[in-house]
Amino acid sequence: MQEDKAAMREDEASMTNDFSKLKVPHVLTVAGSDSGAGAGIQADLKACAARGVYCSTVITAVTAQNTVGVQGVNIVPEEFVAEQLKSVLSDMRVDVVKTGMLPSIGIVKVLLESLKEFPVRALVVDPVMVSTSGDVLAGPSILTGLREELLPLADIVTPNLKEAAALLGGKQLETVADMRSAAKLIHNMGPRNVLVKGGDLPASVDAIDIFFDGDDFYELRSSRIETRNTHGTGCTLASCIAAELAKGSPVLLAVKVAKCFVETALDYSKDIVIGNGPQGPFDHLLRLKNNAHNCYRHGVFNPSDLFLYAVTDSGMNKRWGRSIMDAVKAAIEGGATIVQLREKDAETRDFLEAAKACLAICRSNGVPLLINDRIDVALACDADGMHVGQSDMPARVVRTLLGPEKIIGVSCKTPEQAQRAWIDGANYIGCGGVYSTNTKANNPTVGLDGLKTVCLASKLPVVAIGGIGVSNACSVMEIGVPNLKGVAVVSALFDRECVLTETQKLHAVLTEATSIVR
Ligand SMILES: Cc1ncc(COP(=O)(O)OP(=O)(O)O)c(N)n1
Ligand SMILES: Cc1nc(C(=O)O)sc1CCOP(=O)(O)O
Ligand SMILES: [Mg+2]
Repeated sequence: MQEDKAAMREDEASMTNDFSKLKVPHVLTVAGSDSGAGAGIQADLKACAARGVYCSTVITAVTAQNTVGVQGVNIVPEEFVAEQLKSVLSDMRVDVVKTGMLPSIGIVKVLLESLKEFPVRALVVDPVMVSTSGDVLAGPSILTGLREELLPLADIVTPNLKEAAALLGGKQLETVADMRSAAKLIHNMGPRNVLVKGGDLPASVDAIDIFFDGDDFYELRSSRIETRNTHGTGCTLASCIAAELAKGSPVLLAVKVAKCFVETALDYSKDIVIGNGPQGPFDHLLRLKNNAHNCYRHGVFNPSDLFLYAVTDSGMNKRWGRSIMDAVKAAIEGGATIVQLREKDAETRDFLEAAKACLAICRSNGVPLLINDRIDVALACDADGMHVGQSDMPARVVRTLLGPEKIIGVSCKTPEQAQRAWIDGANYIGCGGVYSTNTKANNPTVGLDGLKTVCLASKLPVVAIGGIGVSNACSVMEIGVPNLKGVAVVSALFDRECVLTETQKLHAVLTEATSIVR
């Protein structure tokens, strides 16, 4: 035991003294600034942040740019590029340098000098020449410097079709076979690996890139995402590759991870609208989409949403031959004011797909959607919140993971549990079983008295649950405690032939009951 403690102390001591153990992977991007923040330095910063890597920046040019095109370029004097390089490289232990827009041969030279003075573990060269809008960002004058001096130092170079053609003297690339030959010819210029990006290849269903390591060719495919929001994909891909290399990944794996990241981000943000031009930016942090389409306002939980709380059950919907989406649509049309997906038997992937589809339905109707039990699904689809019970993940942990704006509900049968839910940062509690139910096995009932006791002790709004339907909802609401805001029901809506009719009936009963109570 004593020996164990000594070993632990020794470990702790060495951890505090050995700074390499605390080192953060670090990419330095040497590129141009894009005022629209879709590409360039701004894309690089976001990509590295998304991949969990520190990113420092040396700015080679400031561009006035938006989703329409490039309105102006102001090249940073090469002496000042040199000064930025020295500031970062002399101090900050950079792992990987990634280059983007290098607008003059002078700047290429300055970079070469700096890399000689401060060698780094890897160099990723994105040979940016023309923007997605077709504007020239680096003219032919830098081609010789790139070809003869920078590429031989590169661990990987990532030209698109036009850039590969420019590097090779202008020969157009039109087929995958052309891409392979181009990769080989560019490899002859000295970089250790070449990735020719075929995003612009005509008549191809997938986005095909060719990776060549000097020995083998790899055809890397990802789905082509139909979206206008592709501005900055090249910068992002190169930065992600740099980020993965900085973490210690082998080159081919880094490329695969980066491609997958870009594909996911494009898919995630395919419908967002930023700017009026033909080429929009995308969302590196995968957070904008749902907010952009969100009729339900984040961060404003309204207790009256608990009025008619529809809780789904995959078994019941299956039995009645309907999808979860159809069930949710009908419940909302009938007057449900909040929806919880409680899919105990669903496969994770099916659950996530259904959750995304239901979220779109709920969002377009301004109805919050919560997920029962599964924080992974709630996070992955960016649901409006979660409902957890006493044996699920504690509400305080859920709060930490979901953040301050999401809705969290906790099942409580006692005043102590209600008090705890409040301390843990929940927004509401579900109290039950008020009556016995076939939906949840071995569920002790609390009755109307138990419900009233919990409501009186709770600082949070309450929704009653368990065996509630059209015949007894009125009695539940009639207990007359102001923080009892509604009823949560499963079988009364979903173990019935017509969800729409049953929801309408329950809505009418609740409206009647609450008008009497008021
Ligand atoms: C609104 C509402 N109240 C209570 C529950 C029950 O949650 P829990 O106790 O975690 O049991 P399961 O639903 O997970 O079986 C609920 N789902 N919703
Ligand atoms: C999911 C659930 N939780 C309960 C609790 O007491 O916390 S009772 C219950 C089942 C509710 O289904 P039905 O409306 O079909 O009775
Ligand atoms: Mg649960």
